[in-house]
Parts: sequence; structure tokens; C-alpha cells
Amino acid sequence: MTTSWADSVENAAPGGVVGTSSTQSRSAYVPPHLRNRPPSSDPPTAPPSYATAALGNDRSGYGGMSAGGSRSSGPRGGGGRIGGGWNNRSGGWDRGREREVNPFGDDDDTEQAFGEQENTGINFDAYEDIPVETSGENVPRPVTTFADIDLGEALNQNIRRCKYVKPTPVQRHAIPISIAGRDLMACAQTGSGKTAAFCFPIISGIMRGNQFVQRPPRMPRMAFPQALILSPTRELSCQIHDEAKKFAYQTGVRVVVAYGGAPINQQLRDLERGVDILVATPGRLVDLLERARVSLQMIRYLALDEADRMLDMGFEPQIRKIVQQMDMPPPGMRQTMLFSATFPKEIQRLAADFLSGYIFLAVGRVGSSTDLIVQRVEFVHESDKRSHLMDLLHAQKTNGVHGKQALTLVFVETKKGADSLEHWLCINGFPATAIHGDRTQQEREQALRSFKSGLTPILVATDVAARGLDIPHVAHVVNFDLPNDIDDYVHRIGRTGRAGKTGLATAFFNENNSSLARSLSDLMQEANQEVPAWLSRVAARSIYGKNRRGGGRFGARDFRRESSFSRGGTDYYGGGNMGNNYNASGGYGGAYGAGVTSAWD
Ligand SMILES: Nc1ncnc2c1ncn2[C@@H]1O[C@H](COP(=O)(O)OP(=O)(O)OP(=O)(O)O)[C@@H](O)[C@H]1O
Repeated sequence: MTTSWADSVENAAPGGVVGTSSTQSRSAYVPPHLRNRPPSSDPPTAPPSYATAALGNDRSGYGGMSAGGSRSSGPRGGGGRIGGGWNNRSGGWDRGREREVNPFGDDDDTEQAFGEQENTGINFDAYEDIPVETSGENVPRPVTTFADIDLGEALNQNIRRCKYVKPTPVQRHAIPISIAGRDLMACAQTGSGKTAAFCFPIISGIMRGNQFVQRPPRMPRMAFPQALILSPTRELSCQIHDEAKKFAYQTGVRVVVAYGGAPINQQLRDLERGVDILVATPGRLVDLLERARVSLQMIRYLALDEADRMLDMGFEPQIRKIVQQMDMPPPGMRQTMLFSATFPKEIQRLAADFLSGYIFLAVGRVGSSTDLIVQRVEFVHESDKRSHLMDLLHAQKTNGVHGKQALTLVFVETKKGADSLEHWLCINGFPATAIHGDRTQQEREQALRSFKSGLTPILVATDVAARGLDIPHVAHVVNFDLPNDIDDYVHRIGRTGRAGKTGLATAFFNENNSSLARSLSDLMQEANQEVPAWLSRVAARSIYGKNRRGGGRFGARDFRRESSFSRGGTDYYGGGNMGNNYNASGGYGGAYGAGVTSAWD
């Protein structure tokens, strides 16, 4: 039987080595920024790169919608098999001179590698009861299997390689909507497969559209991507890039990533080799646009992941610059997809500027947390937090699955707080590392690698790690400091309980967090969690501040519908010709459309 690192903490001799890191002991304190680095002879593992490949991407041309052309390249509506007519390009962009790296690493024995991947053991039933609502005109019908959509054989093969047997609810609904060429604002719970939901239609659409391509102007050093995927953090952009490369393997669609904190020259070289899908963080993209190394004039697809974050005050000016003030085709001439697990009304209103005749899709209640996560809230005074955390870590005997160690992610509010807690954990024999915005990109990536591998199974993080990161085996998320905004809490705890797996989230609450009490208590009730009596009392006393969640248990959905429907705790989505409700469990008052089942049948 394997023991957890918590056991090894208990068993370790005082001052002795804990976990797997022989460099961490009380007697040999190593400053945080030097910790967890591999020996200099051991180069950090880098994601597969095209850097060493020879030039030349024998592509059949740059896709792109000609000015004035239809933005709907796929057939509209639903029923039966969706798709058809895409350009069935054989092989990947390695045809010709450049060899495409196999992101699955399964060149020798594909079938065996399929069987060994992470997605075995996903609890598909966990999604059966999730209510789904769509609104907008002529909403394409959802599909029940990937085979219902003609995504193309190369992409289908990659879906099999990823061991995606069935589409998740958000995929069932979002993919046909996007394949039909419609703009989309989609809200679905953390860990429910949104990345594939926007990547599949983009890849399939580029494959399909490449036979009708219009060549970009002849500007040798300028890249003309057809799709742009923006995300708020560097790590998330890297993760989306890695995923998109898997999905696009041997489809002929080339994916490149550009993000800050990493040398720009390598990214420029990647772009020069050709790019169909550019995954980027906004700051680095603005830099590339200003250097005239990227043009957005051929963009057919724009996806904003964590869209509410991308449109909040911090990022909005950059996003407006990229989307509205450069050379990107306007709404209606491109297809725009916005995805997040949370979508405050005011952000929905803002987002409407970027969309044209869009469909709103909500899988589960907007901003809700998945009930796969057991949520606990404990009253802990500031001065007791560290010892309380230590108790939790000692008590945590949970081992991960597939022989992997269970990981614990601890969120704190400040970068200084992250450094200090990491230091304290390490000197107390807990193998921890930290990630925050003041660390160099190399340090951030190293911290994530060390955490993912289980070398340091505790990661202390600021909100830089709150959104989107998909780290297997995160068993426990601890909100050492609670955030001020309930949506941030939803994203943070969403680092566990992903893809049908269960997880645990513990929050330390005290008098400094009373403004969150009401929304936290509501959120927990919604997710069928036990709300401590003391929290209900604090919540009853507090008034809703900025964390008001829409005035009713099922409030805050498509903001376009709010004016014409009654609110106040009742279901205000009882039907009507604007939207569809797909519901297996009641509570949203909708009914199945013919042939529609609730979730992952
Ligand atoms: N159809 C599927 N079958 C099995 N696993 C899937 C499927 N779709 C996605 N996954 C897996 O589910 C996990 C979560 O997916 P993803 O990261 O896209 O979630 P998300 O909805 O974007 O979460 P977040 O809101 O936190 O960003 C990933 O490990 C992914 O590989």
C-alpha cells in the first residue's frame, strides 16, 4: 500500500527529509526562488516544440473567409449527422519537410497508449442531472455522440486518442452551435470540458474551410492566423496550446502559442513557420501586433476562454484594442465564442459588443460550482490559520488514483503571503512550492511541473492559478485566504472535482470575510453542500454587496432575458420561443426536446 506524503511527514525524523525531495530539510533551508529546481545537469522538461523541425509547412493555403463571405461554413440546424463538406486533408502539417511531433507519444503502440491515459474512470453519471438552458434564435439541436457531428476523421481519431468516449454536456450543445457558424456565449461548470468545446469546431472549421481559402497578402514575416484563442494567464495559454495540439494532430492545422515572460524570438520563429490557430495572452499579442508580426485580418474564429475575466476591468482595454482597433473582421464577419464557468450580468452586457446574433448556453446554473466538490467552511482566526492548515495536511491521508499522489492547492491573497506560507511549510517539513505573479516565468513553470509530478504535492498560489488549470490528482483545494468575489471562489475550488471526479475544498472563514457569507452560503446550498449554522447566521445578518448572485436561486442567466421574465427565487425560464430547456432533474421547469437526453447518455 502506498502512503501519502502526510504519512511520511508524520513518520519523518525531526528535521528529516519529507516526501520525495531530498533537498528539503530543516537543516538545509533553500530560499523559495531556488527551491525545486532540477540539478543543472537535468534540463527542465519542455513541452514538445517545433523549434528543431525544419522549415516548411506544406499547407493547402491560408484559410479565411473572404470579405463579405458567409461566416457559416457548416450546415445550420440539427438533427442527424452534422457537418459534411470539409476538406479532408490527409496527414498533418508534417507532410513535406517538417515533421509534426506526436503529442500523444504513442507512435509505437497507439491502442496501448489509449488505454493508459487519464480519462479512464471518469464518472459520466455525475453529469446526468445537469440542467441545460439555451437562448437565442434557431438554436441548433444538441448531439449525443461525437459521431453525430462530422468533425473529420483525423480529429475523430484524436478524440479517441484522448479517450473522450462521449461529449460532455457543454460539448453536446456548444459544438453543434459553433459548427453551425453561430456566435456563442457559453457558461459551464469548472472541469466540464469547455476547452474541447471551442477547440473542436475551430479545428474542424479550419480543415473544412481550407479548400475555399483566400490567400493573405504577401508579407513574408507576418503571420495570418485564422483562429485566435485568448486566455488570461500564461500557464492557461500553454495548457490550451497543448490540448489544441493534441486535437489538431495530423489534421494539417497548425497551433502556435504566444505569451509573456518567455523569449519572444522563439515565438516569432514559430509564427513564421505558419499558424492556423494562435493561442495567446493579451499582452504578448498586443506586442506582436504592434511589431506587425501578426495580422488579424484573416481571423474567422475568436475564442475567449475565461471570458468574464478577459472582459473585466483588468483586461478589457487590451481586449478592445485587439478585437476592435486592429484589423480583425467585425462581429458577423468572424465567429466569436465566449466561455467561462462564471458570467456576471454586467460582463454579459459588455460581451454583447463582441458578438452577433449569439446563442447563450448555460450548463448548470451560471456561476454555480459542481456538486462533485465537497465544500467545507471552517471558522479560523487569522492567527490560527497556519496551525489549522498543518492539521489539515497531517490529517489528509488521501492518496491519488493510478498510483499518483494526491495534491493540495492552497490559495492565498497576496504574493508576499504565498512566499511566506511556502517558506513556513517547507521549514516545517511539508514539501511545498509556490506560484504567483512576481516569480519569473521559468520559476512559475517549474513550480507547476514540480506540483503536477508530486515532487512538491503542495502548491501555494495566488489567483494566477485560480482559473482554467487542469491538473490531475488535485484532491484538496484550501482557501487559506478567501477571495473577495464569489466567482473567484468558484474558479479556485474548480481546480479539483474535474471531469467527473470528486474533490474536496476547505475554506478558512473569519470576520474579514463576512461580505462573502451570503453568496458563499447560497452557492453551497445550490451545490447541495452542508452549510454550517454559524455561516447561515452570518449570512442572514449580512447584506448582499458586490457578491449578489442575481436575486434568486436560479437568477443571473442570460441577461437578455432578465427584463421580460419575473424573478425572485422562482424559475423564470419556463419556456417561450427564445430558448430551450433541457432538464433531467426538475428545478428549471423545462422539458426535453424530442430526442434529447439529459447529459452524457
Ligand atoms: N468528452 C470528454 N470525455 C472525457 N474527458 C473529457 C472530455 N472532455 C474534456 N475532458 C477532460 O476533462 C478535463 C477538464 O476539461 P477542461 O479543462 O476543458 O475543463 P473546463 O470546463 O475548461 O474547466 P475550467 O472552467 O476550470 O477552465 C480535462 O482533463 C479534459 O481532458
